[in-house]
Formats: sequence, structure tokens, C-alpha cells
Amino acid sequence: MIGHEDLAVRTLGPCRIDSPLAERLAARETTQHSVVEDDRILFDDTLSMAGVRGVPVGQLPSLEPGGPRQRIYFDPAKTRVGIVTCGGLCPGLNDVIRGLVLELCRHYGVRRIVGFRNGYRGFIPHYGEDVVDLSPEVVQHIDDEGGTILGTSRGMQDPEEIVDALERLAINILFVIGGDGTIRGAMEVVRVIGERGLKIAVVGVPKTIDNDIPYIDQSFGFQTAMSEATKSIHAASVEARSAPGGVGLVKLMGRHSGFIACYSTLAKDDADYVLIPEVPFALQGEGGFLEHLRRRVEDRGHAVVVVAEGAGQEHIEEHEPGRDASGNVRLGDIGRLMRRLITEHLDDAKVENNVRYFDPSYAIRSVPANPYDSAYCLRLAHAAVHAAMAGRTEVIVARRRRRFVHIPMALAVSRRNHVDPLGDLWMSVLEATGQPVRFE
Ligand SMILES: Nc1ncnc2c1ncn2[C@@H]1O[C@H](COP(=O)(O)OP(=O)(O)OP(=O)(O)O)[C@@H](O)[C@H]1O
Ligand SMILES: O=P(O)(O)OC[C@H]1O[C@](O)(CO)[C@@H](O)[C@@H]1O
Ligand SMILES: [Mg+2]
Repeated sequence: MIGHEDLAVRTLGPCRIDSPLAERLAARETTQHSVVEDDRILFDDTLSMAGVRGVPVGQLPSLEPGGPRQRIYFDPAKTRVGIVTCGGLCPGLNDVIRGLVLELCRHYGVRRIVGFRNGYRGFIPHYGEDVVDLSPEVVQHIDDEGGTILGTSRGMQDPEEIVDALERLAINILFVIGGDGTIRGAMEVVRVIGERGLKIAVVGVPKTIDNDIPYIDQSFGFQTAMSEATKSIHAASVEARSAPGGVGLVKLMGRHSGFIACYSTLAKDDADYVLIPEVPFALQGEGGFLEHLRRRVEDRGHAVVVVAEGAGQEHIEEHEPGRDASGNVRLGDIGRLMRRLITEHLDDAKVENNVRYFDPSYAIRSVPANPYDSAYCLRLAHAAVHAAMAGRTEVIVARRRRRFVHIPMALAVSRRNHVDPLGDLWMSVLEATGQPVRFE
């Protein structure tokens, strides 16, 4: 069970400098819309969860609120900031970079901001990457484009060398924008910073189109990515309904978590089956997926199947599970296997079929953020700047149940966020598709 120690946020030291934002904060009080800096946000949100703890209200585990502080740790005029983006692309990366730069420059008066190129390798001299000076002019309109102006990469880098680079450039604050791997990398950087007795804040903005970072409502860019995915599902549905025995099969990203598959299915009434990593399924046999699909194609003439890339990995026999440069398991291609098995199964049953396969893959994550995600990215960037200027370190900023909070990095990587097969989301998917609770 999560306790106080798991939620404790590290600071570099006392905040002794008046924040340039202090005047605006004077009238603030905790309301439905904001939480003042010395208040706390409850971790549990049901009576039963809080009740199980058996402690008075004041001792319930709680999170530090995000947002601006009256007093800050860093002197803006003497503060130098670094920004890096790592891991796979996600809509909104440029929005976050832009938000960080604008907040630092315009509201705190920080003048020296550099971007490290191509993920953590941008710190390592051997790669010969330049650093990029970032200013409001440089980041103007970068949010119109997908991707990241800084570039990104996978692959392990030596944290000692990363901190060498931070020291060489006299960086006081490092913002890391990335997923679980990036946060793990940042924790290594924090460890080395500590060993060297340096006062450098490391603050993360969590990024994952898979929405697999725990304790946060939804990651930025997820809404954009899942909206893009709905286009492919709709196209699959049009194809399926326009041909005898039409089967539209769509493979969507989602290594270990099927959120994109679930939400993009719920957005439109197009899909008949959703297969995700969290819910194992039998393929063969009377209660298996293929027989169910055959019956549906015979009864209704068409079907649409959405499969998350991490689903049904146990069915892929020939696959040698290697790892990518960052150590992430390389998955077998469930989409192509399903296409072959569906075609063979319908052929064997002498059911006329036209299987159309869609793999939108990178297309859903390389687009610019939609307006909702852009606004969300900007608010996350603001929260990250407030946290860092107040000397918070080894934290990510996140929105949890509508509140912006500081989550210790260790907690953010302690587990993965999954679709709960017994939870409300999966229940909605079952209701929307009408598929059986289990294929077994
Ligand atoms: N276990 C780890 N320990 C230290 N550093 C790591 C670890 N895993 C990854 N990293 C560093 O973080 C970077 C990004 O990691 P990774 O490629 O796994 O992407 P990610 O941040 O998890 O994003 P996503 O999975 O959403 O694409 C890597 O290039 C590597 O430098
Ligand atoms: O091919 P790449 O760039 O390594 O990224 C693919 C992976 O990145 C993600 O988009 C995020 O981790 C996964 O859904 C996907 O498996
Ligand atoms: Mg990852």
C-alpha cells in the first residue's frame, strides 16, 4: 500500500528568494480549482480506501500540490536550464518545450536555456551533438509541428557523462520529457548529482502515448493519438462493410497497455472486437476468437477487429524476443499473424472473406497535438517550471484527478498503468463492442 514515504518530494534546500509571481499568489486559497502550496492532496479517493488505513484524516497519505510558490530556490537571473526529450515520439512534445521556455523566460526571467539534441545521447561528447539555445523566438510556432525540435533517441547512456555535461554547461535545472525509461535514466542522473554534492534540480514531464505511466489521469498526447487511431478504425469499418465477408483489422500501438485500442474504439461505433495485452484470449476452439469471428461474419457479413500491438504475444511462435537499444522487449507482430489466421480460418470454413489490414503505427504519434492536448501540455510545462524553480527534484509533474501534483520519480516507475480487466473502461469496451467477456 502506498504510504507517506512513497509520496515524499525531495527539495534541494529552503526557498529564500521571492518569486516574481508572488504578488499574483497573495489572494489564493484552496478551492475546487486550486490548492495552495502548504495544503496537500489526498492520495485515496474513496471512503473504503481511506477507511482501510485506519488513521485520522491528517495522517492519510497525500501528494504535494503542483503550482507556483511564493518563494523559490533558484535565483532566476543566475539560473541556467537544460531540456531534453527521449524515447518514442508523442504529440505535444514541442508544446511542452515551448511551454517550458515561455514560462521560464516570460514569468521567471530566466535567460539561459539550452536544448540537448537527440535524447540522452545529446550529453555525450562522443556523439558530437550540438546544444541548441532556446528562446521565445526559437520556440514560436513549434507547436504547429509534430515530433520534437530537439530530436529524440533510445539507447543507454552513462549518467556520469551526462552529469559531466551538466557541470560543463553550469546547468542548474534539467527538464526531462519522456516515458518510464527516461524517468529511470533521470533517477540515475539524480544519483550522480547527489554523489557529487551538486545542486541541480531534475524535473520530469511524463510522456507516453501508451498512457502506461501510473498515478496520472492521462498522459499528454494520448487524446491526439487515440483520435488519429479512430480514423483508421473508421476506414477499416468502411472497407469491411463494402465487401462480401469484409473484415477490417487494425493494429494499434500499445506495448503493454491497451488504452489507445480501448479509447479509440469507444470514440466511434465501428469496432466489433478489441484485443489488448491485459486480457489474454484463446484463438482456436469453439469459444476462441476465430470461431466467434466466423459466426459474426456469417451472420452479419462483416466485422472490425482492433488489436493492440502487445496483445496475444503468447500466440506468436516463431518470434525471437530481442530488445531495442533501451532494453524494451521487441514484440512479435500480432497484426500480421491475425491477418493470416483470420484469412485461413474463414477459408477453411468456406466463408467468403476479404480481410483488409491497417497498421497506422507511427502515423498516430507523429502528428501535432490537438488543441486539448496543447493546452494540457502548456499547463504541465507551467507546473514543471514552478516545481523546478522551487528546488523540487527527482519528481515528475502530473495531473491526477484534475489536480496538478508532484509525483516522486521512484513512484512513477514503480509499476505500469494497465487497463484493468475488471475496471470500468474495459466494461465500457465490452458494452460497446458486444464481444464476450473472454475468448476461452
Ligand atoms: N532502465 C534504465 N535505466 C537508466 N536509463 C534508462 C533506462 N531505460 C531507459 N533509459 C534511458 O532513457 C531513454 C529513453 O528510454 P526508452 O527508450 O525506454 O523510452 P521511454 O522514455 O520509456 O519512452 P517510451 O517508452 O514512451 O517511448 C533511453 O535512451 C535511455 O538513455
Ligand atoms: O519503434 P519505436 O520508435 O522504438 O517505438 C515503438 C514503441 O513506442 C511506443 O509508441 C511508446 O513506447 C510504443 O507504443 C511502441 O511500441
Ligand atoms: Mg517506455
